[in-house]
Amino acid sequence: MSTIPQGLSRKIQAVAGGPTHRRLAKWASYVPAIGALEPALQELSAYDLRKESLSLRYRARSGEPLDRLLIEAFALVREAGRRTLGMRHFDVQLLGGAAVHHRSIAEMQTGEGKTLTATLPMYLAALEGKGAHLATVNDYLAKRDADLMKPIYEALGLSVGVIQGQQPQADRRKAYHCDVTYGTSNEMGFDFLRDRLLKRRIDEGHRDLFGEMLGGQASHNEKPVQRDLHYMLVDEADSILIDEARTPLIISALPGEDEKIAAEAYSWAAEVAPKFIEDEHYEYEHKEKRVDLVLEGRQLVRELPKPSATDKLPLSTIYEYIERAIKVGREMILDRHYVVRDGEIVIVDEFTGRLAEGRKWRAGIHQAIEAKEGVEVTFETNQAARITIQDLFLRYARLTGMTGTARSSARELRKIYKTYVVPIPTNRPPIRQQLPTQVYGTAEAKWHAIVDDVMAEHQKGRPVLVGTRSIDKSEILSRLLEAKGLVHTVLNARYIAREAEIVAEAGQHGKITVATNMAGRGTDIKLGPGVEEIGGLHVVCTELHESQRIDRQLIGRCGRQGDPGTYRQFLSLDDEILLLGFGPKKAKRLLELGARSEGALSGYEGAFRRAQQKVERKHFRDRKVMLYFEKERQKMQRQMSQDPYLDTAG
Ligand SMILES: Nc1ncnc2c1ncn2[C@@H]1O[C@H](COP(=O)(O)OP(=O)(O)OP(=O)(O)O)[C@@H](O)[C@H]1O
Repeated sequence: MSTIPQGLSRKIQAVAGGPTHRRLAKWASYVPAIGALEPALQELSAYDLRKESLSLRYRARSGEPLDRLLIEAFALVREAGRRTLGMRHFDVQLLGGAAVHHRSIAEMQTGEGKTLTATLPMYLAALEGKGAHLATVNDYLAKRDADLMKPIYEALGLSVGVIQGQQPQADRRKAYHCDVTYGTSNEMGFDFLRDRLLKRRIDEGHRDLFGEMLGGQASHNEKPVQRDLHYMLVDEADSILIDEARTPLIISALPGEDEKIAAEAYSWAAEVAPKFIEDEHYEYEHKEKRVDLVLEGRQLVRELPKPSATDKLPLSTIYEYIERAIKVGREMILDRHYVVRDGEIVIVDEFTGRLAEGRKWRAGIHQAIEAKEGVEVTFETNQAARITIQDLFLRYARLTGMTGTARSSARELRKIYKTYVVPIPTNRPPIRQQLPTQVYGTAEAKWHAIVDDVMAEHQKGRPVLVGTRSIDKSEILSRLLEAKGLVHTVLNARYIAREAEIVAEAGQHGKITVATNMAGRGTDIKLGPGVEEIGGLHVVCTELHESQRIDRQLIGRCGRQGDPGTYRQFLSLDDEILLLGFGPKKAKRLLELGARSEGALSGYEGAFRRAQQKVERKHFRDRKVMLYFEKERQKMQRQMSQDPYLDTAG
C-alpha cells in the first residue's frame, strides 16, 4: 500500500500514541489509495459514476466484505461530494470515516465537518442493502443533515429517508426502507416499540386498545415500519449514548380507575404543598435531593381536607404524594426545566437546550409537575411499552458514532457500548483562544460584567454569542442588554422556528446573540464579511454546566475550520454547580463570602472545576446503577418468558 502523506502522518502523531496511533496509521494508509482512484472517477459522466456505485453495491450484496470495498467506496463518495456539493472530503475526514467504519467513535473537533464525514461510512454500510441509520439529537438536525447530504447519496444511486415526529406510519415505513435513514434516537425508539406492540397484536390476533395509539386502523398500515436493526451511526454520540440514555422512552396505555384516583391525589398534593415549611414539616436532603416529612408534617397531612378519591389510598402513599409535590415545588422550575405548551408539560433538555418531545420524568415527577401547573395529569402506570436509548442501540448489529467531545466519556462508552473513542486530527490547526476566566461574588455582579464584556467586543464590531443554561436566564440577560441599548437576538426553545435564520446571522459583523444550549449542537456559525480580520466570533460562557462536554460544545461555536475566535468563562460564587458538587454547607460558605466581596475574585476557578467533576462522577454512577437494574429486570422477565419491552411494570 502507498505511503501516508507526511502532513497527515505528523497530525496523527500529535493526537494519539500507542494502539490508537497504530490504528490511525493503518487507516491513514487508505488515504493515498483513495486519492489514486480520483482522477479516473473525475472523468466519469454522472451516469457512469452511478453505475460504478451500483456495481459496488452488487459486490457488497454478493457477500464481499465491506472492508475490502472501503477504498473504492470512499473514493466514490468523495467524488460525489465534490461534484454535487462542491465539498471534497478532506484527508482527515476520510480518516474519520474509516474510524467510524471500524466501529470506533470518531472524535472530531467542533466545526470539522462531521455531517459530510458521515456520508462515507453511511454509504459503505448502506451498500449491503439492510438499511443504515443515522441518529441525531433532534428532528431539525435530522432533516437538515439529510437534505444537505442527499445529493451525494443520490448521485451514487442510493435513496435517503427522514423520520420526523408526527409523521404518518406509511411515510415512516417508506423512510426506513430507504438505503439510508436519518432520524432522532427518540423517534427510532418509539417506532421500535410501536412495531413491537403491533407484532404482538398480530401474533395474538386481536385488535385491542393499542389500535388507536398505533395510528393505523387501515389494514395497509398494519405492518411494522422498521426492518431489522442493522447499522447505526450516532451523531453527537456522547449526548445520545450518555446524556439521553438515562431517560426511558415510554408508550402509555389508556388510563384506568387507579389512574383517576392518582390524578386527584396529584392535584390535591400540588395545591397543599406550599403549606409545608422546610425544617418544620419536612427535611430536605440536598445531596440526594430528597424530601422527608417529619412528625409535624405527617400530622398536617392527616389534618388537611382531602378529596374523597384518596380515601382508597394508604396514608403512606399520601405522604409520598406530598413529598413529591414539595420536591417538585422546590426543584422544578417553569421555563428552566420545562415549559407548558398546548396544555402539556414539555421537558427542556439541559444538555441540548431543546424541547425533549415525548419524554417524561419518572417516578411520578412528571405528573406532580402537571398537577402543579394545573394541566391534565397524564398517567404514569400501565405502560404499554418501554425501552431505554441504551437498550435500543445495543440491539443494532453494528453501532458506531461521531462526536466533538467524547474523550471525557471514553471509559463509559467503552464499558457500556464496547466502542472505542478515536481522536481525529483537525484539517487546519485550530486558533481559538481562551481569554482569562472571571469569577464574581454574586450572579448580579457577574451579569453586569458579562454585559460589559459583550459591549467591549461589540464595539470592535465582532459578533458575540452568549450561552446561558436556561430560558429564564437568557431572558434576564436579554433585559440587561436592552437596558444598555444593545440590540440582540435571543435563541431558545421558544423560538425554534427561527433557529436557522438566527444562526445564519450570528456570525455577522456586530451581531449579538443570546442562546441557551441549543446553540451548542450542530450549529454552524459562519463568519460574515470582514469578521475574520477583527478576530472572529467571541463566545461568552455564563455558567458551568453539569458536564464539561456541554461547556466545550458552546465554546466550539467559535474557531471553526481554522477560523479565528475567542471565548471567556464567567462564574459566580452563587452558581448552582457549587451547591450540586459540594453540598449545602460548603456552598453556603462560598455564598456568604461572595455576598461580602466586590469586583472580580481570583483563586476560585479550580473549585468550580472540582465541583463539576463531582457532579459528572455522580451522573456516571447513576447511569451505571440504572443499567444494572435494567439488565436485571430484563433477565428476570426473560426467565418468565415475558417481553422486557412490553411487559413493563413501571
Ligand atoms: N470537505 C469540506 N470542504 C468544504 N467545506 C467543508 C468540508 N467539510 C465541512 N465543511 C464545512 O464546514 C462547516 C462545519 O461542518 P459541520 O457543521 O458538519 O461541522 P461539525 O463537525 O458537525 O460541527 P459541530 O460539532 O459543531 O456540529 C460547514 O459549513 C461545512 O459546510
